[in-house]
Amino acid sequence: MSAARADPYRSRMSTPQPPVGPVDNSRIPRYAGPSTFAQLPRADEVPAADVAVLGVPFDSGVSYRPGARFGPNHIRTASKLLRPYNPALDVAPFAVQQVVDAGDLAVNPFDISEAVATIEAAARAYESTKLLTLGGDHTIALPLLRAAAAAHGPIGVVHFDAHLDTWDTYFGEPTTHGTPFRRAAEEGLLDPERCLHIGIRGPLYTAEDLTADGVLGFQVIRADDYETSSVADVVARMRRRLGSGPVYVSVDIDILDPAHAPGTGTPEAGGLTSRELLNTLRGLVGLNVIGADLVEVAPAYDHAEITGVAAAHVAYELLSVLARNRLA
Ligand SMILES: N=C(N)NCCCC(=O)O
Ligand SMILES: [Zn+2]
Ligand SMILES: [Zn+2]
Repeated sequence: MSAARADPYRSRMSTPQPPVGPVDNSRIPRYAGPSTFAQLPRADEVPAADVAVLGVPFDSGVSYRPGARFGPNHIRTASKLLRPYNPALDVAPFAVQQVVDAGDLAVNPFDISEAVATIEAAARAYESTKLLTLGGDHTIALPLLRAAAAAHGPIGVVHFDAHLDTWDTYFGEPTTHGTPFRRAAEEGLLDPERCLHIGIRGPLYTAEDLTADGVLGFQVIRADDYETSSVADVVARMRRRLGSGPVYVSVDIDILDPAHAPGTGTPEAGGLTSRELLNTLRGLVGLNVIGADLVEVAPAYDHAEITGVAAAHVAYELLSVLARNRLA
């Protein structure tokens, strides 16, 4: 358990108890269990949490297909087949830390500024509990980065995405799913020496999109770099860029090729396989990961839960990284 701190989710127990894990699927069918992420307990069912999985069903910041507001519950449903032990990282992510499903935030779909303020306030309330936030569109990264920087100072960020998301405005609107990392950089939330995009590909608006992005402090590992470099090389570069300071991880599911994640709002051909992404995420072990989000799952465009299953596994790897870091 984390050291007790003055937040509403901190431990009220004097004697640490073992974490409450997922439902035992050798006794209760997984399709009959609760619809929480990985069949974990709800936040109100345990006295304290080390990690909270929080849904943010907001998609009013999208530039193309809507529907990511239904992402959190789609990921929860697709997470029912996850099992307790992760052999790739040799860790049982729900046994070494208390993970809970904190439900969904109620955010205003008609007012982006109000929604963003609601998300930031909610995220700030989690002090010693780490957040894995399920979107929702990528707009939600901005308030989450604001809360993270308020707690840690300027943070490193590794941003897994087909898109830069450092564009300036859409229809004059500065807070959208294509702009969170520009706003975050402008506000000084990010350490410009420790920012990295992974998975970038596809058409841009102009060549200057990339130069402006570099000026903000981002380096780029392109999707095509997985063709010429091994995952191990990508991981080594990622670890060099992120160093030892606090790291926020933002995963847009459209980093995956549409074959691996059709259920998303702005799909781009030529993306990563889910295996490449999961193996890259495992390379975060040992970095000072302070929080993460997983965004842009839009179930209306999904088929056979392909995107939902990929997203559930991404979330599982992120939780496994946090668990491994706790053991170190
Ligand atoms: N963050 C995501 N998924 N997409 C941003 C695309 C913005 C655009 O339409 O140019
Ligand atoms: Zn994207
Ligand atoms: Zn994005």
